[in-house]
Amino acid sequence: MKRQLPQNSSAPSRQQLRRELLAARKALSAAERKQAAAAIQTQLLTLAELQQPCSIGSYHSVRAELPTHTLNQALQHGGHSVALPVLHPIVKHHLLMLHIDEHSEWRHNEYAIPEPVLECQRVVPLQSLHVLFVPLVGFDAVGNRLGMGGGFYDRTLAGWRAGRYPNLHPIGLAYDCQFVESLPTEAWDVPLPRVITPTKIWDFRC
Ligand SMILES: Nc1nc2c(c(=O)[nH]1)N(C=O)[C@@H](CNc1ccc(C(=O)N[C@@H](CCC(=O)O)C(=O)O)cc1)CN2
Ligand SMILES: Nc1ncnc2c1ncn2[C@@H]1O[C@H](COP(=O)(O)OP(=O)(O)OP(=O)(O)O)[C@@H](O)[C@H]1O
Repeated sequence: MKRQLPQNSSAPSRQQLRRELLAARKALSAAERKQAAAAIQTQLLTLAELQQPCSIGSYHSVRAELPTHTLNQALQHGGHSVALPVLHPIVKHHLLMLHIDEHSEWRHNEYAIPEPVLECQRVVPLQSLHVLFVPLVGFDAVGNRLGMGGGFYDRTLAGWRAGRYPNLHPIGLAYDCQFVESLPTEAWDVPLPRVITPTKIWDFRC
């Protein structure tokens, strides 16, 4: 039987890239992470979409991810409504976005990520969100994204790509060291329209 070789067998696999990029972000010091988060927050607050109170889907950063705690608090204090992802209890590998405030109760999900306890009345449909901050492990020169490998955000962004959430603006948040020139892609990958790093707003729409 004829064996199918990958098209470019010398190119690193997604798994290999994921490992390298996770190691790169893990190598950053606590001070560098804090500085990166502050620089991103400054850039975010200049975006046209955030000049009036809106509904923002963020994430609760863990481990070496770009920290979002200060950002999420600043957004809430600035009058924005913030929602965070909760793993869907029935539809595997899907996310629900839950509105959070000072009354929110918390639990750890199966990946040890704190998430608000699921209360149906706090679910924010993606149709009602204006901005979605997307965590990522890597991104490339045309906006392709590499995540943690669960396909959670790919599934979330599939509806956006299909035009079901016309008011939603996805924005990847990343350290500069998460950029690679080109990522191998799969059919389900949805390129991001924008990625913000400490030094640059990458706009892939034009
Ligand atoms: N902060 C945050 N929340 C998020 C995500 C994320 O990337 N970051 N997700 C984005 O999809 C969803 C959770 N998805 C995840 C998918 C896989 C793993 C995972 O495989 N973790 C490995 C450890 C990987 C490592 O750090 O080396 C594990 O549990 O063994 C974690 C989260 C929803 N919430
Ligand atoms: N829209 C989709 N519908 C069905 N399956 C999907 C979809 N998107 C991704 N998947 C599945 O999810 C799995 C993980 O995908 P991938 O490795 O691209 O995740 P990722 O982008 O790194 O993770 P995440 O989106 O959670 O950040 C793949 O095996 C793929 O089959």
